[in-house]
Amino acid sequence: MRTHDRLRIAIQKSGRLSDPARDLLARAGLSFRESRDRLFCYGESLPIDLLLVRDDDIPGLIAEGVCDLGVVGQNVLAEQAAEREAAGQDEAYQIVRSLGFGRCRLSVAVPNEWEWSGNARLDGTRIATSYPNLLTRWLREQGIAAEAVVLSGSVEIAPRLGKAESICDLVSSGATLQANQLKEVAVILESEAVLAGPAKPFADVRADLASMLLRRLDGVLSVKASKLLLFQAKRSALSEIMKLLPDAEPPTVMPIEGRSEEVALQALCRTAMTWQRLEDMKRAGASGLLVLPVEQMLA
Ligand SMILES: Nc1ncnc2c1ncn2[C@@H]1O[C@H](COP(=O)(O)OP(=O)(O)OP(=O)(O)O)[C@@H](O)[C@H]1O
Ligand SMILES: O=P(O)(O)OC[C@H]1O[C@H](OP(=O)(O)OP(=O)(O)O)[C@H](O)[C@@H]1O
Ligand SMILES: [Mg+2]
Repeated sequence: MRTHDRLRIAIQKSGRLSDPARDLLARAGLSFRESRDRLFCYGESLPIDLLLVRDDDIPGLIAEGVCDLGVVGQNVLAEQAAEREAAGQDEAYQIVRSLGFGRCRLSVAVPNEWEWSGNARLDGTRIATSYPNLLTRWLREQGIAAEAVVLSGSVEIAPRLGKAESICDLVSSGATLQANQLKEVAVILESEAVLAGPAKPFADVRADLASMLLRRLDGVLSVKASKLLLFQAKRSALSEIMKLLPDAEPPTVMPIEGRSEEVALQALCRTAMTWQRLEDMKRAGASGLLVLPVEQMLA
């Protein structure tokens, strides 16, 4: 029986979400000692341990209380939530934070040669998918009488094998659909990796550990796109320049020795700095523009 004086986070052992999940936790200051079987990693810097598992197992491990938090795709979490709902079970987990990586969508795709007149075209057909609960719910909401054929992988090949007429699977760039002569006709779910936790809050020391982790994660997530902008400008040009920085915190303005008309500025910008924006700023009178990455932030 595990004690509840340490927090346990499940992440994918190997796959698309493994490296970004590990990277995120490392940036939040967590370090681990790997066990020999590489399935459990003991937290060294904080009492927070890692469990390395298949992504499909993460929602169930949270529901059973085997782990406290997990990094998993919304697609997997929503599918298993829909399965619980269909079985009349109560909600077991919730999304604690969206993490901004593993972005994809769950979509219905049909053979390129189909003329697409709308969802009614799917009536009476078979749709291959690894997401039968999300698909069935969507079909019901849309009033479509189609059958979900469950395949655990290589779903895109099902129409060519004659197992189904169309598919419902994850799409990102669309390259896999294109390679299989399929076209996307409906998006069922937009997905990204999330930190998931139990529906009920922790009632022991794990509550404090979880809120500390979340504070750090918020810091890491908010600095990801943030940049520190340094530049100089004439005082008279400042209002025009600041119009180009609607996402910036109010800037720090500093005098420049021997140049009373000009000031040096420092501004924290929350979104990406593009060349276009820098060129617009230069035209508006900014000079000596420097864009610096932000490592850490504690509000
Ligand atoms: N093409 C994609 N682009 C971006 N994210 C994706 C893409 N395909 C899947 N994902 C996201 O990454 C998650 C993990 O994908 P992966 O292919 O590694 O899973 P898996 O094969 O089910 O792995 P496991 O062995 O852990 O069961 C998916 O559940 C989804 O949230
Ligand atoms: O739109 P795309 O950019 O082509 O991405 C979509 C593909 O990515 C995922 O598979 P993955 O490559 O992870 O292989 P898998 O099916 O073995 O998990 C998903 O199942 C799709 O097949
Ligand atoms: Mg999986």
